[in-house]
Amino acid sequence: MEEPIIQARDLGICFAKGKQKKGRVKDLFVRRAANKQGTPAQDFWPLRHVNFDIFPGDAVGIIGRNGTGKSTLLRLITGVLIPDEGYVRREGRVAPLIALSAGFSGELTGRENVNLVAALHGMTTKEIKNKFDEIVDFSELEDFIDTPVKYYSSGMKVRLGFGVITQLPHPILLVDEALAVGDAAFKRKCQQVIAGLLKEGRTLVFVSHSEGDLKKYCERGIFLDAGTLVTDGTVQEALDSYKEAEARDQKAKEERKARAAAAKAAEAAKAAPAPVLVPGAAEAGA
Ligand SMILES: Nc1ncnc2c1ncn2[C@@H]1O[C@H](COP(=O)(O)OP(=O)(O)OP(=O)(O)O)[C@@H](O)[C@H]1O
Repeated sequence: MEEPIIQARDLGICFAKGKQKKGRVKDLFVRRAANKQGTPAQDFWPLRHVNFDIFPGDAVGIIGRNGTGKSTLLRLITGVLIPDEGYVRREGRVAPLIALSAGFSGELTGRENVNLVAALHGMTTKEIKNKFDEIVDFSELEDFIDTPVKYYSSGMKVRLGFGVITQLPHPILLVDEALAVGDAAFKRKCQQVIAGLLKEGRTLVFVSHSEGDLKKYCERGIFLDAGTLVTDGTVQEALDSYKEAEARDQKAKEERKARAAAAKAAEAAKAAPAPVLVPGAAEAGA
């Protein structure tokens, strides 16, 4: 049987509300110390008890509402974050279009950043030299390649990041909403590149809120809600599950609102002064 290229077992991570957790070694020790004294009340689990297998060549869309742990899952897959429970195992290197553009150094030029980031992702000097023109060509940043990246727009940074990513030979490609930044022409180009990489047998894990993009790139979908994996099936099944959860929540919200309004009306009726009955008034009015 084929071995999974990404495997998650009982995967969970705990964050402290209002505090940014970084994937530092020091945090491991801090976390252990905190756990000995019991979990502090403000801790929460954006992901817990998550299990899945992703196989080589799969294209998987990660679906969920805001703040339900999608980006956290990608960070766990890349190894930027360390799980507090369970594990995620990768067979092969990851090309992440999540941290890449964010990882650019603002003071360095586009050219310097390409050299640095590509090297950090394992490309040799010769490979970078050979691929450099293709990267710049893809990102359409010829005129700005010697400009410090701090002057780039977010779309320009993503284009340069995507240019580097597409040249990495890594078997796993992670994309987090990055395509939402690009214009229509760039999106079309990305679509072609992703389709090409999938054809080569690469594996894609794709986070998006766009139903169209999810359907375009992925045949499989994972729906995360309230920190748990709710559905793992076809992309359509995951999208249906997502819509059902939204409809359920909307209905519950409306019911809560109606109950609150009814309670307020009852309170107001109770507080209203009782009508004063004047003896003989009824007869006088008749
Ligand atoms: N490094 C961190 N330290 C502490 N809390 C974090 C950290 N990263 C994310 N969170 C919190 O974890 C929860 C899940 O965040 P995450 O970014 O994974 O959600 P998401 O599903 O990707 O959301 P969106 O759709 O809005 O991008 C959120 O409540 C977020 O505030």
